[in-house]
Amino acid sequence: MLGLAARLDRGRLIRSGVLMLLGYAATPFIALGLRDLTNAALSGDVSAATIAALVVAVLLTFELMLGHFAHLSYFEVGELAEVALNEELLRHVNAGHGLERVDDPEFADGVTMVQEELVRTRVALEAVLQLGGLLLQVLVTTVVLAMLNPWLLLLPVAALAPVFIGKRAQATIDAAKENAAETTRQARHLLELATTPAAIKEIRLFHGEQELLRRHERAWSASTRLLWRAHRRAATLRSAGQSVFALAYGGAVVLIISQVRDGRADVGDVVLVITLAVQVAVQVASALNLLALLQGVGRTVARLTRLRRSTGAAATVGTESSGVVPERLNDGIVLENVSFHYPGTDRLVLRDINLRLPAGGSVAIVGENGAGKSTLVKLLCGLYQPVSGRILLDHGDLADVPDDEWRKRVAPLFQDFARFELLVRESVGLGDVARVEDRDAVADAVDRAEAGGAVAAVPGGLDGLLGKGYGDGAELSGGQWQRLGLARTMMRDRPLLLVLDEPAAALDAAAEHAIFERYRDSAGRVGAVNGGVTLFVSHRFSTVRMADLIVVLDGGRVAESGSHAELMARGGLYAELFGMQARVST
Ligand SMILES: Nc1ncnc2c1ncn2[C@@H]1O[C@H](COP(=O)(O)OP(=O)(O)OP(=O)(O)O)[C@@H](O)[C@H]1O
Repeated sequence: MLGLAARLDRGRLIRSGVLMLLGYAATPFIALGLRDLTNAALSGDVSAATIAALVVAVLLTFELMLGHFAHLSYFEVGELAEVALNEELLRHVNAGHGLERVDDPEFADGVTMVQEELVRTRVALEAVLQLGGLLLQVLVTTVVLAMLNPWLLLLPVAALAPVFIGKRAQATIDAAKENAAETTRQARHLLELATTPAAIKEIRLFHGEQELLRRHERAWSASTRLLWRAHRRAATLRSAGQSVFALAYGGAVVLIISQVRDGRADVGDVVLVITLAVQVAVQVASALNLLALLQGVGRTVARLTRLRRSTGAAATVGTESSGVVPERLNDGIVLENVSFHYPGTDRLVLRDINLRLPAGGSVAIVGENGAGKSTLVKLLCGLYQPVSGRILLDHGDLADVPDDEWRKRVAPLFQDFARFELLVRESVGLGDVARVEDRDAVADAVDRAEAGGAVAAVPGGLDGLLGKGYGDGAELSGGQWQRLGLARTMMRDRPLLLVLDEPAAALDAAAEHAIFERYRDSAGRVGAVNGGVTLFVSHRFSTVRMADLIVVLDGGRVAESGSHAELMARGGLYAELFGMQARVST
């Protein structure tokens, strides 16, 4: 934490560290000041007593105020550190070849936990500085006590007892709460049942009130019995812990008074021990609490380190890519014996797929839920690598091509498209980040996606804000969001693969038909220029039949493929599904 803070803003870190240490160091010196004040007062030295009183006053002011000034600086550094760590997390999530890492449950858990815990970064930096201050306090206090009498060094040790025994007491209560959780929930449930209008009807009819009350009482007294016992035990433990320190405290005072009697110490030293002994108990307890907090942060840092390592490993994958994406497709995209399973499972979702998606053509993928359609699309987009087999662009292997180069040539609209709550023009323009500020390009994409209606629904049009996530933006319907997603896809002007994965899930049949036709026209134009393939997944056969090639997936395998006429003539799965839908819709 300190290293990160120093890299981000060394000046602020030093300032806050110095202020914090001065504030904390003041505390033991207050005790020394009080000793001098007492001695001066007893000897009747008014001027020495006045000076000592002034010093105590200044030190008290330091103790009270410097922490607040330190806060001004470390708060800002803490915020910078939080931003830096969040950015780092974003880099880890987006590093690597495809989506394999994001799908890895261990990686996903690590990211979620780090994300949740990073909000404590600010508190962690404060805790590190406070711990430094406390250690300084304990050090000064220990030295002063040792100079008075080495036996007094037992005081900080005795101060550990209330903390550890207090923790044991808290664990007793927590365990009891856990044991009583079921009966407590049961009692709450019965009470809720007895007061819910819907249930009261039946309870009255069955005369169940007395039985409910009896059960509630039984459950309630069972859990309170457990909790009371635990609280009593905890109170006894806590008092025992405090007694250990109280004994040590009493012993220290007796010791120092006996030294005064022997003339080896003065009355001021008694005041000093009384004050320091109380301080040391607070210091030890606070330091242990901070250590526990920092242990939690330590776990976050360990998780972040694991993410860093796996990012390092992921960054080396695919760096050897030497192929180039062809400017245009002449033959098409060919899948050779492609099989795939998701990371973390070994269930094959795609098996031995052999397909040729012809350059400039439109291809529809159909199949029942879970057949593997979206997975095939993700593989073609380069978001995952086949576990065996190859995907060829004309004759070059997709695996040899740098990820970014291929992704630039893919224009996708996924089933679970993103709802970017940004300005409308930004949400669309993200389809081609280089042209995100190009208003004409955005307007043109909106036009080609027929998303004018969705844009008009947003106050401010292209400059209007979408969503209520952080501002008072416009709420759009599912279909309108999808139109904007389609417009985003249209921002890509030279795609080699156009993908519409169930584009019409949120649209009606007529709208889907219109979208597909428009898409096919625009794809046809693109296809004629650079041989791009249009791929779409749909459950609506009225749209599917328009495609040049229809691929029917069944349980991760290609069951059949061909044109609508060919597949109908074959009388296989496609003809069966087509007939079924036709019957349902008539
Ligand atoms: N990220 C993932 N991790 C593990 N398994 C997954 C993942 N995504 C999908 N699957 C599994 O892969 C199989 C194929 O899913 P896919 O989404 O490709 O089917 P689909 O044909 O597109 O279905 P639908 O018509 O419902 O969209 C399913 O059994 C699904 O549970």
